[in-house]
Amino acid sequence: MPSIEDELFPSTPGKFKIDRSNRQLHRCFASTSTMFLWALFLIALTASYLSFQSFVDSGSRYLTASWGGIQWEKQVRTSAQIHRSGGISVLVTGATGFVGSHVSLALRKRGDGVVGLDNFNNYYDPSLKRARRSLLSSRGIFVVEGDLNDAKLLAKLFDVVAFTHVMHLAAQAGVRYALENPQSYVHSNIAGLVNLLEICKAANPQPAIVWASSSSVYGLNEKVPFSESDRTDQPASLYAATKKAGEEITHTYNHIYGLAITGLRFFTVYGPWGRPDMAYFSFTRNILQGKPITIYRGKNRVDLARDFTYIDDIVKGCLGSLDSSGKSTGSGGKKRGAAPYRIFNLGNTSPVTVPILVDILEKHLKVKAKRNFVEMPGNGDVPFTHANISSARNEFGYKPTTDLETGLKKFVRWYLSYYGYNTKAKLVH
Ligand SMILES: O=C(O)[C@H]1O[C@H](OP(=O)(O)OP(=O)(O)OC[C@H]2O[C@@H](n3ccc(=O)[nH]c3=O)[C@H](O)[C@@H]2O)[C@H](O)[C@@H](O)[C@@H]1O
Repeated sequence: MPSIEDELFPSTPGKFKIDRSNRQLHRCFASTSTMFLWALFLIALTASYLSFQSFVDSGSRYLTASWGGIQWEKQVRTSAQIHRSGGISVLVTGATGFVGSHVSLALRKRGDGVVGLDNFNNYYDPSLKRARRSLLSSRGIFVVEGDLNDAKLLAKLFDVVAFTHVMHLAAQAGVRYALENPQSYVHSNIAGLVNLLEICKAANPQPAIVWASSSSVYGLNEKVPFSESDRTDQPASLYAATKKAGEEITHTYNHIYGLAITGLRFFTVYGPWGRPDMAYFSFTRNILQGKPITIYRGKNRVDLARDFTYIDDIVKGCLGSLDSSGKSTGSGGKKRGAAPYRIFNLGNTSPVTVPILVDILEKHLKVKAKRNFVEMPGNGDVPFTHANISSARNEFGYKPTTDLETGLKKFVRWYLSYYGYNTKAKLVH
């Protein structure tokens, strides 16, 4: 029976047929090897590109990063040194922020080890953060410049120091700014938090973590005063939603990895070295500059009220939380037993309306405010906040002692000494 080849090439002699099939085999082999060589070439090209990229990345990190090196490690170690028996060594994130700087100073004052971390972002005037850093530095506290999302940096810090505690205060703060820049809340309050927890869970020993949640998690809750057991599933702003998410996220790390976690719901904290984006601060600046201030009002002209809490009371609450935090049980990413998971309100228990806050500022500044009342826009604000603090009182003796009148007097004294009467304090946004 003729082969297919015979049929296609009926006059072809047998030897020639063999040569043809050899040649075809050869051609086929040659084209396979060429493809193989091409593939090899492409793999080599990709690999060298990737290693070049990582070389560029690490090179640029060493050229631009403000951390790393023997001298840097020495500064971190020295700052983390404990100077009292039974003391703790704390990594304070957001250390040049308002609450972070106060807590860092208080820890250092009583002889604990403190290392700060801050990204010095420009949400508000970074020169204020630099001034706070100078203050910390004058007390021997070293602040590392870096972002929470930098896993290599966080891992390095835990390589250098076996922190017993993390006081996590770095966050994208502010209720209304979430309308302008929602992604920054996800970046810091969600992604940054998870990154930090990943490093803490893997650390050996694991630190205990105390972190800043917010009174805003109560959202549209109307039951007063707000207790930790009240519902927190009706956030009014993206900021509140990210803080609430933080409470859930920390719970899972406690449950899976045995991290000891304490979340603190701060109620509108104010005081010297405060945040320029907050009402009491921006009102002060505008009143002194003769500019009008906008006062939001609720429906039917109802005044908004806040449980304004003085910074020194908050600092006491933070230190009490650290001291009573309990220990994480896991190590190297493995849980070895149940660890504490706690949430506390840190408020003042006596709400004051915004117009009364302005009255007090006028009195201390000796300048009349130009008040411009507007109906509360749908910007994430809630009408009032009011803390029940009995849990924190029972657990670690939390007891706020500064009323708004006294606290604002101290704030105004600081403000005038820092900016002077002809204030040029800037808000970045
Ligand atoms: O307690 C909290 O958890 C929150 O407290 C503050 O948020 P907020 O209470 O809104 O503080 P301010 O921005 O200082 O506002 C205080 C009051 O003044 C009002 N306000 C603010 C700004 C303004 O121009 N006019 C005005 O009437 C607000 O509506 C609010 O009722 C902080 O900004 C948040 O970061 C923090 O998490």
